[in-house]
Order: sequence, then structure tokens, then C-alpha cells
Amino acid sequence: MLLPIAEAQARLFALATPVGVEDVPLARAHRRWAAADIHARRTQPASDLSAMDGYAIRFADLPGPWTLIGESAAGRPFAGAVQPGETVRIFTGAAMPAGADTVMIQEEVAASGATIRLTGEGPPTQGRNTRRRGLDFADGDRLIARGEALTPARIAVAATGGLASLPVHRPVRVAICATGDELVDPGTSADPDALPESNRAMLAAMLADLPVEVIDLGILPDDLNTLCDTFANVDADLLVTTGGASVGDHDLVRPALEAAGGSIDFWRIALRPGKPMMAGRRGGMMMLGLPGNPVSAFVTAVLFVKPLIAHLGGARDPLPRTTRAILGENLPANGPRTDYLRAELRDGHAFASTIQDSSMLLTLARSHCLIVRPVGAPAARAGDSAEILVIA
Ligand SMILES: Nc1nc2c(c(=O)[nH]1)N[C@H]1C(S)=C(S)[C@@H](COP(=O)(O)OP(=O)(O)OC[C@H]3O[C@@H](n4cnc5c(N)ncnc54)[C@H](O)[C@@H]3O)O[C@H]1N2
Ligand code: MOO
Repeated sequence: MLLPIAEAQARLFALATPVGVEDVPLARAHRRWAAADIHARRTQPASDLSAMDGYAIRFADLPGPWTLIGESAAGRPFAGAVQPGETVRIFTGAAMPAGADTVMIQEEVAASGATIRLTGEGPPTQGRNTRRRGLDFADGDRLIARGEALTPARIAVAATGGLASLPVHRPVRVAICATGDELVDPGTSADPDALPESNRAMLAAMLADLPVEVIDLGILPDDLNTLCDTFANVDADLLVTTGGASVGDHDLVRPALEAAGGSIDFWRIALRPGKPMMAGRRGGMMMLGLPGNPVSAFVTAVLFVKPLIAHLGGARDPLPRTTRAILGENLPANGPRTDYLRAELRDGHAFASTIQDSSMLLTLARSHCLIVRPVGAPAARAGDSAEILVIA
């Protein structure tokens, strides 16, 4: 029985506990996930401010003229109060002086000595060109929810909220190995039976924008003892293997994990490519056994490895986000596995490659997205809208 993708993801998240929490300065918080709700420690803006360079007035005094009585600059407020007929020169980000409620922009004003006259239309409403205290947020407001990704904008809002550091989950330690007697490090052998190993380099690149410490276990031979020894001794939050996941005599990942004291929680997903993927554990370490075919490894990394790392790192919403595109050509009905078709995007239209063999990396390298074809989907026509997952 093949497990539906969503069910496999849900089972994975239920098995895995997020890693521990640490406080990091804002400069190191990017791409982590908040380990707690983050609340403002100040009000922003802290007082009513001018939004423009110009003159602070009482709206009731329009159309003027006014007598200039002082200046308010950002960080250097005017100490006095504006009385009827008076104005204060003011700059963007400066505190509104007491008594004033509106700002005239300087382009609409003529100054002669201490007399200020309106030359343009002037502010049409009271409060124009000002920012009220608390416009952005108030002290105590929630700025970031627990489990949200710390994007550049969220880091900036935390800084404005008066925080210098944030509670986040520590980096996830991910051990990666490739298995297979045919594999050699890229560029090292001209032997026609040797295949350059590509999955580790691909996976490392896919994880580069995640908070991980990668432990490279290298290429392991199809040998039960070697695999078992490696799996028994690795110290990581997540072990990712590629190859040896299927049913052949040399597919040893499952028996090796079991011999190392681990167990498989589920195996075989209703997914193409990527059906033979397995998920298991050894003690507190999660294990994902990806199929060896490079495109199958890529698709299972998108759907399981990256989301599991995000979950371990404390993400509230760890699954990849899909979007939609118009199909550039007809597609046949789909069978009993959700199909992820490599496709190029041109002008918002997705064109699937004609050959979708899971060994073919060049078609993956040329693709911008994967077209998602649900289990049992009827034939689709050019011009239909389809779900896609952007990959490049
Ligand atoms: N009788 C059956 N045979 C296969 C089935 C099945 O259900 N019954 N499933 C097929 C599917 S689907 C896939 S996917 C593959 C997955 O097999 P494995 O995970 O056991 O992978 P390997 O046999 O080790 O390798 C498959 C293929 O990929 C090449 N490879 C492996 N690792 C790498 C690497 N790190 N870099 C580059 N290339 C790699 C390997 O040389 C093989 O050509 O099983 C089908 N068979
Ligand atoms: O699932 Mo395999 O990954 O179809 O080639």
C-alpha cells in the first residue's frame, strides 16, 4: 500500500520533535524560526511625527500666514508649544510640537524672514503629512508569532520593537550519505562502470539556505556492515541517505538501519518520482532514506527533507508553497501516484518535458517548476490552470 504524500508528511512531523532553543543576536537570526511569540517593547512611532519636510501648523489656522518660532528635527524636538498663527520648521521623522496637528510641505510654502505664507493648495485635512504615535505598533503588540520564519522584514520589525536578540531553534544537524558501489566522487575516475556521485552535492546546495550543520558521511559501499556501523555511530538530528531504498539485493539501507538499532516507520509513497522513500528513527535521530535516482532524490528532498528540517527547526508552516500556472500543452490522465513533472515556465505557461525518466538530470537542470498531477487526475488540456512548485 502506497502512502499518500500528505499523510506521510503528517506522520513525519508527528514523529519528530523540534530541536532545542537558543537566543541569537538579530544579525544571526535570518532564516531561523521564532521559538516564541515576540512582543514589542516600545511603541512605534513613540510620539506623533512629521512624515514630510515642511512646517508644523494648527489646521485651524489655514490659510495663514504664520510666524516661524523654531525648528523640530528627528531626535531634536522643539521644546515649546505652537500658539494660533505660529509655525515650527519640521523635518521628516521629527516630533510634532505641542499644539500643532498638521504639516505643510515646503514645496507649497514661501518664507520671507520669520513670515511663512502658503503658495500652493495646502494640506486638505487635519493631520495631513503626520504619523500618529503607535501608527505601526504599540508596546506589547505581537510582532512575530512562534514558528514564523525570521525574514529580513521580521528582523527589522523586531529591531524597531526594541529587541536585540531573538529566541530561535538551534541549527539542525543533518548527516548526508550516498550509497552505491558504482559511485565515485565527481571528477575522480574515468572507469566506464563508475558513476559520478551527484546527490550529496545537490542536497547540500538545496539545504544551503536552511539553518543546518551538514555532516558529510561521504559515499558508502553496498555493504551491510559498513552501513550499519555508520548508522550506529552518526550523531545527528536527521540522517539522510540516498540509494539502496528499493527492493533489489543491494538495497541495504533498511536492514542496515535495523541492525544499527533503528526502525523504519513507513516506506513507499504514492509519489512519482520518489516512491521507494523510507522514513525511520534511531533513538532521537530521524532518518529519511531517499531513492538513489537523482530526480527522485530531488523531489523527495523538496517534499520531505526540507520540510522535516523546517519542522525540526521549529517552523509552523514547514511545507513547500505551490502556486499555479497555465498548461502550455495537453497532459494525459494520471495514475495512482501523485506525479511531479519537470517543466519549463515560459510567459506564465508550463511546458512539461516529454521524457520524465527519474535518472535524467539535464531535464531537471532545465526545469523551472514541477507540475503537480494529483492521484487519478483526468487528462488536462493546454490552457487549463495547474498547480506547480517553483524550483528555479
Ligand atoms: N523491481 C523493482 N525495481 C525498482 C523499483 C521497484 O519498485 N521494483 N523501484 C524503482 C524506483 S521507482 C526507483 S526510484 C529506484 C530507487 O532505487 P534505490 O533507492 O534502491 O536506488 P539505487 O538502486 O541505489 O539507484 C538507482 C539509480 O540511481 C543511481 N544513483 C544512486 N545514487 C546516486 C548518487 N548518489 N548520485 C548519482 N546517481 C545515483 C544509481 O546508479 C542507479 O542508476 O528503484 C527502481 N527499481
Ligand atoms: O519513484 Mo522512482 O523515483 O519513479 O523513479
